[in-house]
Amino acid sequence: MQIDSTHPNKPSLVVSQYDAEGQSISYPLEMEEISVDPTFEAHPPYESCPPINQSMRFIVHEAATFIPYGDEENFPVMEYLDQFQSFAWEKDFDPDSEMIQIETIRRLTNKHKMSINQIERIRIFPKLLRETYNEGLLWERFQRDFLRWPGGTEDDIEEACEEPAVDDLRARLSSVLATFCPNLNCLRTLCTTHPHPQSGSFGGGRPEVTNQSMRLSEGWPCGEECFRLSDESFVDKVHWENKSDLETLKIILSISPNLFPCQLADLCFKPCREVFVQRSSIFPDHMVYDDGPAGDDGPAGIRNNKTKRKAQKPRLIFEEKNDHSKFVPLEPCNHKGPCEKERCECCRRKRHCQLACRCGTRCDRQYRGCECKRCTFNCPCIENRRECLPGICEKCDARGATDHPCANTKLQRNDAKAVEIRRAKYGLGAFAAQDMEPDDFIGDYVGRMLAISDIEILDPVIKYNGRNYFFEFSKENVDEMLDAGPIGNATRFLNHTTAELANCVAQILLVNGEHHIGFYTTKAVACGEELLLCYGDTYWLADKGDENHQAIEGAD
Ligand SMILES: C[S@@+](CC[C@H](N)C(=O)[O-])C[C@H]1O[C@@H](n2cnc3c(N)ncnc32)[C@H](O)[C@@H]1O
Repeated sequence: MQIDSTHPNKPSLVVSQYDAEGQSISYPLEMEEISVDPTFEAHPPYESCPPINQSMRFIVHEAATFIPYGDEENFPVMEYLDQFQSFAWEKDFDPDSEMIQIETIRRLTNKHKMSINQIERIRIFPKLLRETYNEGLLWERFQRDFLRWPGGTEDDIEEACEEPAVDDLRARLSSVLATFCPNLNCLRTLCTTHPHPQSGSFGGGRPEVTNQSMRLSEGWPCGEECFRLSDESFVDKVHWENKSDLETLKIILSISPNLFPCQLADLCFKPCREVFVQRSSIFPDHMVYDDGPAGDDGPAGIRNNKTKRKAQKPRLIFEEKNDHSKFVPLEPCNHKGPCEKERCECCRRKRHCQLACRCGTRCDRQYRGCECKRCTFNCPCIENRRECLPGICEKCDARGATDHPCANTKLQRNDAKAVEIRRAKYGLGAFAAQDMEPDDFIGDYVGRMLAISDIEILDPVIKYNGRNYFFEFSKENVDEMLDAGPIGNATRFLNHTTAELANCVAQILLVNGEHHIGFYTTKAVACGEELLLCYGDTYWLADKGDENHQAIEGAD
């Protein structure tokens, strides 16, 4: 672009073309002036926000990952950067050295046929190759695009990670467990949100259900060949010729030793009664009796356990008033046998065990779900602010097997109404894109989970742009907050109004062992109406000079 000295107010564009010798020819480009419609309004400002379907944990304070509003003069960039010790890109990471190490692994595996474990043992690298399922050189390499290495092909790197053979079920399952998060809500690879001690291992342990108690358990036969319909005389008639069938069953049992024969039959493609006989020889009943002290009630069964427990102490779990609105993340317990005070966080914090806890079916603290046919306000799950659990709350159809699944499972099924984001009175806003009934689900408020100390660091950013996406879980838990500023979904656009005018509310619910913030309508909302939430009394205090960190209040 050049300024034409004869018309200084009229910029003109001059194009220069160069030939191979560096000679150029320049010529002006005709420019047409387009006048902007004076009614045209600029788009409301907004933060770029990659969509996510699940909240993520973030640590902000260690190093500055980027400079916000770096090219805007009014942003107090030095005040912001002073709070960090370093820049993330200054950290001790040398891509060249990583590349050399990965290339070495590739050659050792491909040319010298060494396994990853053998390479690990010779300790030639500064870092372990597989420290845990989400740490180590190989894991780190997959976090970024790999620079091409002359003489090496990128595809070979995949081989260095030892893709298990197609028919090697055990190895394939191990590698899947090392890659996929075992959390029921999470389908992401190499998840860092739910680091889990059991990741990457089978760890099914010993069975806790005897074959006899399976036989005596409640339930309908799964078909004509169900184990429930066969007797002892059938035992001698079962011979599996193909050894790999038995191996498959053993592998499945090593992951999940308490699966019922009807479920195993589906997984093994074998008749249920044959699977039962094989299971009985792999796990004879004495294995269960020998495991831990023999109580009066003998070994527990998955289903008959429910009835026994009822007779002993009905609704034990619901008698304790657990307040799940206080967000305290609880690691799944990792011990054999029922939870006991001395050894278990579930007891110490008066929480139900999570699905991922390994205390087994005998544990009293395991949540047993509800037995309602239709979940209403006196449903124990709703009372305890939980969504019903597929596979546990079966009568209400939490599993969603019919056309009318339980209404208390909307969040986990993402049964959300359509929302449109557009210009509103205060920046952007969320509008109903279809008619809505009271108690319809709008979405799961997701973002990054921040420690409160990190939130202070973001003060200059929020003061500067005037948009605050913090959500507090409860008044009691002031250590953590959710921030939908840099990552989130459409729920971050719900604007504030008074409690009387609001047509939506936020509910904190426990879903498959995790706390979620669901947004629901409180009244009928017509298509095109703005969805509005009451952020709570404290949210706007900052405007009145209060320097505390304000956030949308978690509903009780
Ligand atoms: C969670 S965001 C809501 C979405 C936001 N309007 C946007 O454009 O991204 C909260 C921010 O929206 C604005 N806001 C929401 N409701 C408001 C209201 N009733 N009055 C003034 N500003 C409001 C404020 O800037 C507030 O920090």
